[in-house]
Amino acid sequence: MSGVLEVNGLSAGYFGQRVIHEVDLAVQAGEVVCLLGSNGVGKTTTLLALSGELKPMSGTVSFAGLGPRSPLHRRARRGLSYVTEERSVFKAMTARENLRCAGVSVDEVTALFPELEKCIDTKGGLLSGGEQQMLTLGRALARRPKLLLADELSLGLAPLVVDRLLTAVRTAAKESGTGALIVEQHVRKALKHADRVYLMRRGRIELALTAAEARSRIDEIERSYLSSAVLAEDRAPE
Ligand SMILES: Nc1ncnc2c1ncn2[C@@H]1O[C@H](COP(=O)(O)OP(=O)(O)OP(=O)(O)O)[C@@H](O)[C@H]1O
Repeated sequence: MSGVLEVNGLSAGYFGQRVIHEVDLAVQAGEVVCLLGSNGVGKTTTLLALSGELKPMSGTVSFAGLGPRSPLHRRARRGLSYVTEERSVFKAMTARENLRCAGVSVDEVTALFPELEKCIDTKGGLLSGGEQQMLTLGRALARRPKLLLADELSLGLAPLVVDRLLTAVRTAAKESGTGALIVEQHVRKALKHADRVYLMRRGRIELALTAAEARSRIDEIERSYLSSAVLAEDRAPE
C-alpha cells in the first residue's frame, strides 16, 4: 500500500485558539480510516485543516506533493474529495443533470448506487435526503479520488442508507484504491467497513487501533471516548 495522506504535528483552530493539537495520522491507498471522538473534540476541524479550508497553525500535511497551506480547489485538482453532511445537489436540476454538470458518468454512479436509477430524471430538490446524499457521494467517488474526506455523511439518514453509503466508500477503496478518512456518528457501522481507527480526545489523537481491535473493545471505547460523560469531562476546566 502507498501513502496518500501523511500528517505530522498538525495544529489548527479558530481566531488564534488551537482546537486540535499535534495531530499525526496517515491514510494509505485503498484504506478506510475512521476518526472518532465525542462531540466537539475537533474531528471537523481536523478534516477542514486537511481539506485546505482551514489554514493549519503548525505541522505538515503531505497530500499529492502539495504544501500544508494549499487551498481546497488545488487539492481537489490533485484528487481530493471532501464530502460533508450538507448534500450538495443542484435542486432545480435532475439527478442526471447534476452528474453531467459535474462531468461524471451516470452509469458509474448508478453502478455504485443502483437505487438512483429509478429517480435519475427526478429534480434534485424532490429526492429524499438519502438519495441526495447517494448522489453527492456517488458524484465524488465516480471521480476516483485519491483521498476522500467524509464528515458525517449519514447525519440524519435512515440506518439502511448509512450502510449503503459506507459500503460505497468501502467499494471505492477496494476497486479504485481511494484512501478514505471518515468521521461517522454510527460508530459500530463505520467499524464494520473500516480498516483502522484514530480516537480523539481534547483535540489530540490518543489512540490508534485496527478496526478489528476497536470492534473487540467497543464497549470500553464508547465509555472512554464517545460517551456524553466524556463530553462533560472534556468541557470541564483543566
Ligand atoms: N468556526 C468556528 N469558530 C470558532 N470555534 C469553532 C468553530 N468551529 C468549531 N469550533 C470549536 O472547535 C471545537 C471543535 O469543534 P469541531 O466541530 O471540530 O468538533 P467535532 O469533533 O467535529 O464535533 P461534532 O462531533 O459535534 O461535530 C469546538 O469547541 C467548537 O466549538
